[in-house]
Order: sequence, then C-alpha cells, then structure tokens
Amino acid sequence: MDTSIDQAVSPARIIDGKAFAAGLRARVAKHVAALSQDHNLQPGLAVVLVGEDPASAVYVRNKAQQTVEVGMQSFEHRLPADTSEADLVALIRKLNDDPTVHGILVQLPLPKHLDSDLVIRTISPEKDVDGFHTTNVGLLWTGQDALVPCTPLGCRMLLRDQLGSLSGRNALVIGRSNIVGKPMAGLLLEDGCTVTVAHSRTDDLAEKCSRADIVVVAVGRPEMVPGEWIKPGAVVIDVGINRVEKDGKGRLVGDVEFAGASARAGAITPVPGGVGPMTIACLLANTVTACCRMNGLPAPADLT
Ligand SMILES: Nc1nc(=O)c2c([nH]1)NC[C@@H]1CN(c3ccc(C(=O)N[C@@H](CCC(=O)O)C(=O)O)cc3)C=[N+]21
Repeated sequence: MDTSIDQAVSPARIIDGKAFAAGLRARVAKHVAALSQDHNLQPGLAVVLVGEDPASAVYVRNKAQQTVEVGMQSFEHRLPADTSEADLVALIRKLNDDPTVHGILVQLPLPKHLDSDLVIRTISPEKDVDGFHTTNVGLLWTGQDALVPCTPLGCRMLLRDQLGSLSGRNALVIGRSNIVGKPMAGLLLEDGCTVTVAHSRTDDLAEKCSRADIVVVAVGRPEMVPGEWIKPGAVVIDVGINRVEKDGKGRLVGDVEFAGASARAGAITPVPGGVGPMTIACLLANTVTACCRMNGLPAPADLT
C-alpha cells in the first residue's frame, strides 16, 4: 500500500481580513467616541510622505480617509522628493511637540538621500505608531507595553481569531525584516509559540514548512511558497502583495501559491483582502493606544 500520498483534506477557510478590519475600525470608532465624551480628547494621526511615488500617495490617501471615518484627526504632510534631512527632522520634532498629534507615521521607503534609521529615531517613541523606534522594539522583546508594528499586530489578531490560544504551536515565519518578520517572531513567542525564523539562506525550507502549524510569509517574492509545502490543516498568513503580469493583465498575488495552499491549509489569508486591510486598521488602533497612554489612561484591550 502506498502511504506516501497526500491525505485528502477539505479546502481551507478563507480568512476575511477586510471584514475583520472593518470590525476593528468599528471598535476604534467606539473608543474614539468614548475618549471625546469622557475626556474631551480626540486622537490625531500625522502621516508624512516624502516624494511623489503614486502607489504611496494612494496608500496615504486611504489612511487619511479611514482616520477621519473613525472620528480621529488626520494631518497629512507631503514634502518634495528633494527635502533635506534637516527639514524632515525639524518637521518630526514639531509633530513630537504638538499635543494634538498622538501618532506619527513617516511613509517608507524614503528617498535614498535620507537616512531612515535616523528619521525613525527622531520620532518620539510614545507617538511611534509604526512601532519601528528601537525603544518600542526593545519593549516588545522584553514583554513590556510597546507600540507594535501594524502588519504583525494584524497578523496576530487573525491568528488568535482562527486558533484561540497560540500556546505550544509550531510557528514558521519566513522573512526577517524589521517591519514584519522580526516583530512577528517576537509576538508569536510572546503568545507561547515555538518560533522558527527562516529567510533566503535557510536550508530545507520545505521540510521546515511541513512541520509548521502556523506559517507567516513576508518575503516579497510572488508565490515563493508552493502549496505542497503546507502541513494539512495549518493556518497560513500571506503578507506579500506582489504586482505581476498574467495573461497580459496586471494582478496581485501573495508570497504563497494560493490555489495549492488553500487545498491543504485549515485557513489562509487571500491577497488582496487579507493582511493588507488589517495593517491600516491596526495603525488606527495604535493611534488610540498611544493617545490613551499619553494621557495616563489604560489602553483598550480589544485593540491588540
Ligand atoms: N511607515 C510605513 N508604515 C507602513 O505600514 C507602510 C509603509 N510605511 N509603506 C508602505 C507599506 C505598504 N502598506 C500597506 C498597507 C495596506 C495595504 C492594503 O490595504 N492592501 C489591500 C489592497 C491592495 C491593493 O489593491 O493594492 C489588500 O491587500 O487587500 C497595502 C500595503 C503599509 N506600509
């Protein structure tokens, strides 16, 4: 008898990140209303965009629109591509000192002549709603109250929603960026997972993937994880958003081969409509969290 063939599995649940994000925004709106009622506070988010990259401009406009929709104040700062480091740093210092601003996000990547590490270091850690400042990185990795990067925060919400407790699960994170892979690993470790962090130099990725109950892929390479690597029943979170040409048409694909993976996984995020919408909703959630902490109020538990 051939026992090597794949066991038959039912197709995966498709995780509706768009719907989950809408629910999160509704919770944010409720907390914003309560802050206004009870404390006469209105959370404010400042977004800084340097240069005119059209994709970034669309993305910044979406953020500003959703910020206003949940009742917060939105401040948009568009600077020319040739802005000097001194001018950008001066703007950030002004936002740090502005009591109506509770969150500051500098859209990345910055033009090459600007040092993004230095720019991020200039942001006041308590207003760093991206969670990129080394103070927040250190707080996250020591189990203290940090502002947590939006994309991994959203991924963890989806995982908790699918699995309940994450404790004891084998989690594989593919990708080691400061923006997604590393903070994702920290959050999963905090939740009790046994975490493996893989990347372009990792040996025998297929074997590691086949043992994982949770797979988070954030590499930025279209369909780099084939469906047959996925352990039957695993939860797959696809962070990749890659624009590719197919049959003469441009379309979006993730870092996971969706058709194959969704035949094996227990649950999987689609692209688009999975992790992407969660990222913006978490940015709004982090702005409420920052506003509460800055004013000596407890951060709402249902925003993390
Ligand atoms: N400081 C900083 N913080 C960021 O969080 C940040 C950044 N810079 N630079 C750019 C990237 C990109 N990013 C996305 C967020 C949401 C979607 C999103 O909502 N995507 C939708 C639509 C996709 C589409 O149609 O293009 C989806 O996946 O369904 C995409 C991309 C945040 N970023």
